[in-house]
Amino acid sequence: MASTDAESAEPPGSAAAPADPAPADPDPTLEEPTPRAPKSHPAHPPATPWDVARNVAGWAAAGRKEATARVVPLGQATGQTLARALVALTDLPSFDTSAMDGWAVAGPGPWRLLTGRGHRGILAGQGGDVRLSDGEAVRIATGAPVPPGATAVLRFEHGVVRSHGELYVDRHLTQGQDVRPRGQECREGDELLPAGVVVTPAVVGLAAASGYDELPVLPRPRVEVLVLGDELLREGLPHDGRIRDALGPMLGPWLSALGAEVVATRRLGDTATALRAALEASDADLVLTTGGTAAGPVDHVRPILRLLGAEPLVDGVAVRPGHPMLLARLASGRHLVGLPGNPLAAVAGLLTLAEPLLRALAGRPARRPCRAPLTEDVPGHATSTRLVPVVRTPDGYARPVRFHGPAMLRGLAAADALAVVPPGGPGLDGEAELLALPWEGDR
Ligand SMILES: Nc1nc2c(c(=O)[nH]1)N[C@H]1C(S)=C(S)[C@@H](COP(=O)(O)OP(=O)(O)OC[C@H]3O[C@@H](n4cnc5c(N)ncnc54)[C@H](O)[C@@H]3O)O[C@H]1N2
Ligand code: MOO
Repeated sequence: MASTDAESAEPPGSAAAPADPAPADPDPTLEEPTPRAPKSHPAHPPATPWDVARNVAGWAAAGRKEATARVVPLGQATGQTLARALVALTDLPSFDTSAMDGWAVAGPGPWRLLTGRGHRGILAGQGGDVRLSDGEAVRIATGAPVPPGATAVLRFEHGVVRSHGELYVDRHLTQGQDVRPRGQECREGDELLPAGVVVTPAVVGLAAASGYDELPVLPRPRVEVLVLGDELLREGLPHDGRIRDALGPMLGPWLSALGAEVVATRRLGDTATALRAALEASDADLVLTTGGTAAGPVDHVRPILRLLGAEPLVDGVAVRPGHPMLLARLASGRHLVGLPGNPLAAVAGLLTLAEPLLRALAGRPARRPCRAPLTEDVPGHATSTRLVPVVRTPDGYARPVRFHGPAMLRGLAAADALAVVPPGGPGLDGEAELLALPWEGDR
């Protein structure tokens, strides 16, 4: 059965739509490929189970020479991976700090307010030589160093200065109140974050606060994207059977969000020679091809990989959409992920094979599994895992979206995650693992 876009416009579990738009068994990839294929062409191997394929991709880079860390200024570190643990270079706070605007006070009140020369108050950034004795107080600003001898900070709104500079409090003041003691957040030498953490804006802020000017990071894996297909247009409206290239523009930013550096996106014609030349010329850690993974007359990816002596690591995955996806180790030791041309199938390949491989190459830990109950029954495929675009609901459910056919991006563009529906369907608890999309939570 061929999949049609009309069938897949409905939510995956809807009565109006068949459970799965993917072809029924027998798997067409098990059939003889095309009349053009040589007669001796070996039978296609059985598809790898989805979870096994992800594991293989995660381990594919093991044994490669560790990337050498480099030190970059804080401003350039965002999005890269910490090569070493972030260790505090100082206590935080580095001095006893006033948490409020008010008075630093010593002992129980009332207090005698120091107002003379040198006692006009302590501002943030000022050290000073003020020292308080029992019964004395001095004005202090939020963030200023609490002077020696002070036992608490009294907020302005809780105190009143009477005649003769006597300061009274209208409530009980505890020892140490509104003082952030030195080392409250960390001590010099404490591990703030382990190696392998992605440098987010918050990490940059923490690193700056704890004394760093630069950070050691692992280089981003270099990725080259090869978009295959004579029918693809770079601009304007589709015409005369030709369509817009949806994957070239989409994969660059997506790969950046996965921690990669996209060194080039090349559009190649559907010729074996062009593909071979591009593969031979590339020095990227990962080459990502789109299209040409099936068994059509111009689907050159597998034949060229064989010709170049590449080692197939994953050759077809039991997943819908996306089952023709592949992962190979090139003779140079670098890797190639072949994404199917149908756009949602390509995304399935990106998250199944490219994402775990890129994490490993970037030195990032594996994604933390996350599960959610589905709002409706999503029938499983008999033998394949299904990846279904879903929206997260405010009450913690995952709702499958419409327009999830392999050639469609409309559902994905509205989705927060892909739900992983194992062969046979979700378990009795109706929950599914979710693969978060990079923009999850942004709408
Ligand atoms: N005999 C069989 N035919 C097909 C099978 C099969 O098992 N046996 N599998 C189908 C499935 S599933 C998929 S997915 C596709 C995979 O095909 P390819 O990877 O070879 O990709 P193409 O044939 O080049 O393209 C498929 C489809 O996607 C469109 N496309 C390609 N690139 C882009 C792009 N950059 N932007 C937008 N759309 C793109 C292309 O025009 C085709 O419509 O094979 C099935 N066939
Ligand atoms: O239907 Mo295909 O599964 O688009 O990869």
